[in-house]
Amino acid sequence: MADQSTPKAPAPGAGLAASAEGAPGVPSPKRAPHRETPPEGALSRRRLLGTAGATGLTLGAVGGAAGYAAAPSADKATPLSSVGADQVRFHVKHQPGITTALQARGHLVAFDLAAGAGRKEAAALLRRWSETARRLMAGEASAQDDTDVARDAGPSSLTVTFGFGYSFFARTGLEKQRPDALDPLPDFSSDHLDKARSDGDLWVQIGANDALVAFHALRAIQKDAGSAARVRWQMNGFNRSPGATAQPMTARNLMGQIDGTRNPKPADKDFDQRIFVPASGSGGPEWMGNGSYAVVRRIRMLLDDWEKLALKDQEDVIGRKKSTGAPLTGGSETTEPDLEKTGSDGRLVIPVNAHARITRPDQNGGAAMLRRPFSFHDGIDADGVPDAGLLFVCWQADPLRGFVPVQRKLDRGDALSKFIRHESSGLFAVPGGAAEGEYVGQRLLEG
Ligand SMILES: C=CC1=C(C)c2cc3[nH]c(cc4nc(cc5[nH]c(cc1n2)c(C)c5CCC(=O)O)C(CCC(=O)O)=C4C)c(C)c3C=C
Ligand SMILES: [Fe+2]
Repeated sequence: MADQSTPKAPAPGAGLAASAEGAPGVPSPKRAPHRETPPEGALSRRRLLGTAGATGLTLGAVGGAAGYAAAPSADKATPLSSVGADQVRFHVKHQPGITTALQARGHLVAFDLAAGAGRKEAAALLRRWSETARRLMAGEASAQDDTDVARDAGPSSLTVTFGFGYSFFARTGLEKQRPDALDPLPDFSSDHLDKARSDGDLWVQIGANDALVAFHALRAIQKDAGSAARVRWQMNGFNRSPGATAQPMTARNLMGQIDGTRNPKPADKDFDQRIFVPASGSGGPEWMGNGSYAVVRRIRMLLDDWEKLALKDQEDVIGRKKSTGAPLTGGSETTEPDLEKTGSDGRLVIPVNAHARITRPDQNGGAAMLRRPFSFHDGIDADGVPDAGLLFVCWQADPLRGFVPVQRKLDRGDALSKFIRHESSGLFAVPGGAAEGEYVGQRLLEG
């Protein structure tokens, strides 16, 4: 899974006891199953030190100084904490930012190609963007006109992930390469979608454990777009900072719930099949091999209403304890819920419309997705209501076998729906990771 926890940050120079465990998002021994598989592409602090030794770079130089003038000298360098030093690889089988542990900061940004820009300009843009992503994820400066915003910081688990929207293919004359899985999502009765903040030709997801590193990447990506594309919409999100809790935990959302417990995990035998398009033979276009589909929804939380609910009622809405995330039928966060259990009043302990009951794969023909959200807070409305909620991002091999059936079910009777509002929506085809020397989407744009 995209690990939903954030690791405790070791103090600078605190040794490498955390080592591999210190890789972003590898959680505590309490979550042993999550621990077995480090997030794809994560380079641990130990590996960074190994690399540093082999190349003569200091950890600081690996972390943040390459390309910058004021690199600390090798013997005087103060090691970065693991938060700054942690690096995610760009050239991996699946693009970074899918199974990467949740990061503390996120930016989602959609672009439309400019009038007159077509396939050639799009290819050049993806080449520029990939090079920028590679450099910044390695803690280097942008190739041109770096803004210095990330100076002093390490890569901070930066990831940059690129996707294509439905409209991209007609704009570039590539309709024949458009996957059926990108067909527009159906309307849902509870949707309140703002078209201006939905869809887009291109989509970029940026995540990092440092706000300046994330902003730096956002700005570089925007500047790279140049005259080829302009921003259609942009959203900012956050999660808990690494080290904020005594031990790594599954994230909480702005309703206060532990959210992410039942995500599929990479160790599950069907994980790849559920989340990623096979390398070949999927029946879809070959260029999507090793890719995935991202559904993005800005979901506002009606927090004033939610916070008026008694704790017991809040727990009935989800079907889990707010404090621990355990099912209402008992045990701990990871205990399997007893869906048949009734109380002394004869009623189901986990209500029939509880969110955690009706979203289960076994209630939805096996539909599963990897949820990897950011919270958002865009200020307080004129009427004093917080504009806050969840930038819901979920990943699947096929949205018609992931998001769609589950959202249909939620639309028909989810206890949570009274307290949320879907305000914008996007569906993006996210190709596999770029091999060394290649850029993301090259097989589509040059195939
Ligand atoms: C269509 C998909 C989903 C939307 C939209 C959605 C919104 C949403 N969810 C929460 C809070 C929780 N969700 C939880 C579980 C859960 N939710 C979905 C899908 C959607 N959620 C799934 C597939 C699951 C897991 C089901 C399973 O495999 O058993 C939980 C429980 C803890 C957990 O497993 O993560 C919470 C809490 C909010 C607040 C929200 C919109 C704002
Ligand atoms: Fe949910």
